[in-house]
Amino acid sequence: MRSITLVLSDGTKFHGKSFGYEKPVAGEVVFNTAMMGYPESLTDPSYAGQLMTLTFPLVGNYGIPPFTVEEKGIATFMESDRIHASAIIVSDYSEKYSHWNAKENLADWLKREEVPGICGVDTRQLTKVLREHGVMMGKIIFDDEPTNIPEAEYEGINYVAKVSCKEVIHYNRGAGKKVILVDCGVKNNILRCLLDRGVELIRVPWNYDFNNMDFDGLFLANGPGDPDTCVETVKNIQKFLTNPKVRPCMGICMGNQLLSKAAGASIYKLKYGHRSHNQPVRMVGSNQCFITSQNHGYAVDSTTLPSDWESLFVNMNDGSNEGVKHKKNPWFSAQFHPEACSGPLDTEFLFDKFVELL
Ligand SMILES: NC(=O)CC[C@H](N)C(=O)O
Repeated sequence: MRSITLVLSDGTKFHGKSFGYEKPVAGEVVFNTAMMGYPESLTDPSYAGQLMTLTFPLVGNYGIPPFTVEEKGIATFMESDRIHASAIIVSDYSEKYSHWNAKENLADWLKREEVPGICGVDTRQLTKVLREHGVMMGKIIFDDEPTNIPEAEYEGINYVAKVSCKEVIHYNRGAGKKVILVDCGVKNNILRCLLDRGVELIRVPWNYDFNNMDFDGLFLANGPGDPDTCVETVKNIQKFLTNPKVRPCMGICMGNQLLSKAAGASIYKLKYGHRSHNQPVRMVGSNQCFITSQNHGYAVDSTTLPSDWESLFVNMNDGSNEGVKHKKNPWFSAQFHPEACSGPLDTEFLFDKFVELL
C-alpha cells in the first residue's frame, strides 16, 4: 500500500495508506458518523465533490453488494449507478468481508470506479479538527509522487448539473397519479418509495421547465453542492407556487432548500453539516421526535421564511431548520432523508402523506 498525506486547507496533515484507486484528489472534507451504509453513501449523488470521512473505525468488513437492477430499472442495493463521492477516508480498512449479499471487497470496487480510498487515518481526530474549525477543503497526495494538485472549489459550483439526468425518464406509465420528480441528484430509494405507492413518475432534469406538463404533484429531490447555484430550478418552482391551480409538493434535502428559496427564504452553510443516521428532529408544534438519516452541509434560515410559510421540523442538536410547510397549501419538505438507505425508517410516513394529498 502506498503512503499518502491528507492535507487540509489550514495546513493540518494526516498520514495514511492508499487502498483504492491511485490518483491524487481534492475536495471538500466532510465526516459521516453512521455505523454502516458505505455502499449507499458512496453512491448517494449528494456526496459529489466531497472526500467522505467515516468515523466508525472498521470499514469494508461486510463487503459490497452486487449491482443488480430491479424491473423498474433501479439498482437494488445502490443509490445511483456509480460512486459519486470523490474519495473515502477510513481508519481500519478490512479487505476480508463476510455478508450474505457481498460480491466483492471495497478496494476492488473503488479501483474499478477510479475512486481513491485511504486508511490508517485517525478519522475521529480528523472529525474533531473539522468540528472545531468547520468544514474544510482537502487534498490526498501520494508521498512518493508529491504532485501539487490545485485546491478544489466547492461553494458556487453547480454539482447538480453534473449528476442530474439529461433527459425525461418515465416510470410506471399510466399507473395513476402523475408526479413530476425534479432530479437534482435523486437517490434510488426515493424513486422506490414513490413507485411503491403506485404513482406514475416523470423524472425531469434539474433545469427542466415542467410547468406546462400534465401532472398531479411535484417532488423535489436531494442533490449535491450549493443550493444557490440552482437558479433555474428555483424559477421553475416559483412558477409552480404561483400557478392558480394548486397541486401538492414534497421536497427532500436539496428539495427543502430549493422549495424554501422559491418561497423567498435564504440558505446558509452549516459549520460542519449533518451526516449520520441518528440526527434527532422534532415536529414543530408537537413533542414528537424522530431519528433521521441526514447528509447535508447547507440549511434554510427559518427566520427568513415569509409569513405564509412555517418550520415543519427542527433539529434537536443545533436548532437548525429540518423542514418547512406552507400554512394553507399542500406544500412541505424535509431536510433529512425519510427514504433512509441507509438509516432509520421512522419518517417514511411522509411519502404516504404526500401520496394521500395527490
Ligand atoms: N442531500 C442533499 O440533498 C444535500 C443538499 C445540499 N447539497 C447540502 O449539502 O446541504
